[in-house]
Amino acid sequence: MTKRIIGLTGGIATGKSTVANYLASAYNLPIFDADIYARDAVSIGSPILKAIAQRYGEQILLPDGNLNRQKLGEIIFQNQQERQWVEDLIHPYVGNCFLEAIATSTAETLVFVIPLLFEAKMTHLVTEIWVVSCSETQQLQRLIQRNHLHPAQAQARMQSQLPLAEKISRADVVLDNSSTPESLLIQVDVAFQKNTNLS
Ligand SMILES: CC(C)(COP(=O)(O)OP(=O)(O)OC[C@H]1O[C@@H](n2cnc3c(N)ncnc32)[C@H](O)[C@@H]1O)[C@@H](O)C(=O)NCCC(=O)NCCS
Ligand SMILES: Nc1ncnc2c1ncn2[C@@H]1O[C@H](COP(=O)(O)OP(=O)(O)OP(=O)(O)O)[C@@H](O)[C@H]1O
Repeated sequence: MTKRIIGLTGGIATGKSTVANYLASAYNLPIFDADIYARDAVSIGSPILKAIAQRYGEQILLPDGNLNRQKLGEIIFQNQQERQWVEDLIHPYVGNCFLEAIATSTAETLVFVIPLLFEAKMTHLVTEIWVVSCSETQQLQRLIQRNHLHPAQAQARMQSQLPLAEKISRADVVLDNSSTPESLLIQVDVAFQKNTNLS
């Protein structure tokens, strides 16, 4: 039987982790997360981290040798060319991690959390696309609050991504997270049980 692979996406801070955590706890589904793979890609000693340090200088590293994520964020969320350069290094690594998950996982249903599912052209990896949405104002507020960002920094991150409306138009399932977390999770139950397997 072909696997059901739920591709969970949406804008930054719209609620993907809230949905993923619920799918893991309520339905015991394995979660595979692009942000975690992207962190792994730049671990100490990795060729990708070396390339980044070569391009931006050793000051892009923390004293312990780890990537200074805040500094790299300041560069790439302000500069589309640099963002593209970093993505071209990291996205193929992330894509391979998902392929490996597909090849090795024995679960019938997998959840892939991929914030840049459309932007990074990874839709072929999943069998259905769920987009978590909320209003732009809520998104901005939640992002500022959670990441302790200045409004301009939060806005720069949001603008680095495809507009949420476009993601919604390409979704199989839209989960509206503009109300309470409880109302979001009720929609998750419906979507999960509907099994909109498209493959
Ligand atoms: C710039 C970095 C170091 C900032 O790290 P930081 O710890 O502050 O953020 P984190 O990695 O947890 O990402 C948080 C969110 O930012 C957004 N985001 C991350 N990278 C990008 C990007 N290239 N374009 C648009 N949004 C992005 C995503 O919504 C993500 O969920 C990091 O985001 C990064 O390495 N980005 C490039 C790799 C990438 O594209 N990752 C996305 C997953 S494929
Ligand atoms: N319905 C809601 N009402 C109020 N706050 C919420 C709601 N849903 C999520 N949040 C809060 O908004 C923030 C973002 O939620 P979450 O971490 O689930 O989003 P995300 O899409 O996974 O974010 P990222 O793209 O950064 O990984 C969190 O601080 C979370 O507690």
